[in-house]
Amino acid sequence: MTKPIVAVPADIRTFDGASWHAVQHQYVRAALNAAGVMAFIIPAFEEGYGTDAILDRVDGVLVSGSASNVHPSYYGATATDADGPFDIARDATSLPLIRRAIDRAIPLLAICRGIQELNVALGGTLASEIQDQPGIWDHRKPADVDRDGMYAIRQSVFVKEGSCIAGIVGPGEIKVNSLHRQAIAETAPRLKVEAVAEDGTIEAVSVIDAPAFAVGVQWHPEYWAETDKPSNQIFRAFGDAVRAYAAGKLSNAENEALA
Ligand SMILES: N[C@@H](CCC(=O)NCCCC(=O)O)C(=O)O
Repeated sequence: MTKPIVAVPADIRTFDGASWHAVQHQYVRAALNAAGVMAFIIPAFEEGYGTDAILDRVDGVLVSGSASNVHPSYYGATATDADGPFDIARDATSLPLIRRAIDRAIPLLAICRGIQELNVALGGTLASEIQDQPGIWDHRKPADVDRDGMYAIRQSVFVKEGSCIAGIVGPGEIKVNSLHRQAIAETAPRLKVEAVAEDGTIEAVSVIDAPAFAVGVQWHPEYWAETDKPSNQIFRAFGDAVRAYAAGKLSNAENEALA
């Protein structure tokens, strides 16, 4: 059976002096091996482009993490050095894609930078260098370790009873990884907080009254999606939602053909 396709907005990165449209392999691998869907990497353009043209051709949207941050102008703030580095091409492509996917009931999973984009796309704000705030832990990736060490499962988050995430991984405490300097400050009106860290940092949200799967997590379920149970459950749930959307699209097309 042809695997459904999910759009993954790219970063603009520089390697060997050239600009690349890039997504880390861990997201593509998790999409295929845990969600059972095929990732299509979406190039990033500063002027944005073709949001509906992209969404007409996919069955889901997976918004990845990145070392870059959403530009503060998107949430009414003035950029400072603490808010960078930026990737305005990614912002311009990803933010409208998130909004339209929700409007069109296309399943959406937003990870790390992705949950921050989801919050900003729906009208929320972000805080930078959260570890400098009183009582907030250091959520940044561990230094001087290999990538498995950077993405090590090391932090408790508490999933709220009755939440969308609780329906996937169960309510209560789960262990996750943590690699971020920013976090949700003001939660967007359409978002429900679904999980928090012990220091109160928002770790998961869902879109209130979303017509389809629309979840954001601050941690990185993609990295251990094949071996860590909560990570795998999140990607399998996303994959199931994408398959349901694809099946519905096919059924509608068949009905239209018979009409
Ligand atoms: N830049 C934001 C989002 C953090 C994020 O997506 N981290 C992924 C780590 C990617 C890497 O460094 O390899 C923030 O810092 O909050």
